[in-house]
Amino acid sequence: MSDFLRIGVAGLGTVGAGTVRLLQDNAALIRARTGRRLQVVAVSARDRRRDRGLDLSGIAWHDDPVALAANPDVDVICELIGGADGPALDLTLAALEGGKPVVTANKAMLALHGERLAGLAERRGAALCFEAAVAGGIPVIKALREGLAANRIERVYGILNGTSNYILSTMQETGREFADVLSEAQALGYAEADPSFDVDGIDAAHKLALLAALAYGVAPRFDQIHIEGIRHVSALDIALADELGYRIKLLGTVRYTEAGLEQRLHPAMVRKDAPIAEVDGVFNAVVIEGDRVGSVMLQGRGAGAGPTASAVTADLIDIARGIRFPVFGVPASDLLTVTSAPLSTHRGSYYIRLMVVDRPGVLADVAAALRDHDVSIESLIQRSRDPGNIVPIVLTSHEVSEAAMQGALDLIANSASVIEPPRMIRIEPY
Ligand SMILES: NC(=O)C1=CN([C@@H]2O[C@H](COP(=O)(O)OP(=O)(O)OC[C@H]3O[C@@H](n4cnc5c(N)ncnc54)[C@H](O)[C@@H]3O)[C@@H](O)[C@H]2O)C=CC1
Ligand SMILES: N[C@@H](CC=O)C(=O)O
Ligand code: NA
Repeated sequence: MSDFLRIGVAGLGTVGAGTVRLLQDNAALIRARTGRRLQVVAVSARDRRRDRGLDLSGIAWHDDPVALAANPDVDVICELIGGADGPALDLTLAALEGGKPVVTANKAMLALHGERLAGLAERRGAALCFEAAVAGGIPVIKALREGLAANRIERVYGILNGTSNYILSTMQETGREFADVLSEAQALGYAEADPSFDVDGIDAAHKLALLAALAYGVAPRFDQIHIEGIRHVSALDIALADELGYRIKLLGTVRYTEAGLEQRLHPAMVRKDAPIAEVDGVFNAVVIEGDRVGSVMLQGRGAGAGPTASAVTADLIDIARGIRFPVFGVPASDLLTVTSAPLSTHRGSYYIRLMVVDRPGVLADVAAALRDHDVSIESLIQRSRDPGNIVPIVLTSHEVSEAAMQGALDLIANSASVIEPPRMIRIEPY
């Protein structure tokens, strides 16, 4: 094995620049741990003249990132451009086709093309590593693929998007509304190029598809995930949840139920004293429940230059050490193709908020709709009694099927006294 591992970095934004900086700053300790020099020899980004505060002297520049794959001086590619298709995918395909290992932080690309890329990587004998793609600096890919590999996984759930967790935590702390907080999160450099990926749950669903693949040996299938974002979570819901003893988090969950593989990503209420409820700001957390180990919770920074570069570089270190794993923990040809269980089969408790005109009989109508669908109420809050005013009615249910709850909500929504669509948030049992 040569003394040098020569790296080509495509993309010099938050993650790319952070990775080059880490490799330069920690060169000596990485050399001591691998016995090799990890050296960036070529880069590609959109703007050659931009000052990134990096010393790029002696490093080759390619305007076309795909050219990095053909550069004979490059042993391994770091794809840090982003985007499911376009140059990121072209570069990854070209590198793997040529037998070059690829390290990527690109969950969008892997959630949509992971099965194909894993197959290609394994056929060509090239590593394809993506620790940075899920929960940034938290070593969750390694945990599932290596440390917990002996377990039957019973459930994986977690906070998988730093931007939306930052928004929800700030709304909780300050009582401000969603729209006020979004631009602040963007300015901190956590958001995706298109921030709707963060707030509409798409980014977290990309990550959930990868966790599902590792936990259950299924091909990542983004299109099989039920996705709801946080745009509809209001400061009022956060305050009411607090009163009821809950926090609202954007949670991804994957597990097998009697109806099949459940893959869902949506705002959820968790008890205030649950460890995951205390994970705030840009922090992410992933809970993995294994049949032998029990529950393992990993938490840390899910976004930002340093944490993400830490994960990218850990993958480079594996490659420098000559370690290669099946991309999704099982040979790509063995990945199962599954259709997710429909959410109508989900069973759980629910928080419902209705905005109603306060007049006699409203509550009786709501109760009748719930009774007709066998939904039993656990708690109910109706505070103001000012006839004619618009007031919230808030209730939580006992465990019930989502189909039944949805049936009741459809009836309630049709009532003339209910003046906006009912808000429903699932309550998790932890
Ligand atoms: N920012 C974060 O905290 C995290 C980001 N990621 C992922 O890392 C990847 C990179 O994200 P960021 O660094 O935040 O993005 P960024 O927008 O800061 O940087 C993207 C880089 O790619 C370059 N680029 C874009 N199109 C190009 C092209 N056609 N040719 C050459 N270079 C091109 C840009 O010039 C820029 O240097 C994405 O896949 C993202 O999802 C993953 C974990 C955390
Ligand atoms: N935009 C993402 C970045 C990391 O994956 C996030 O906010 O978590
Ligand atoms: Na990670």
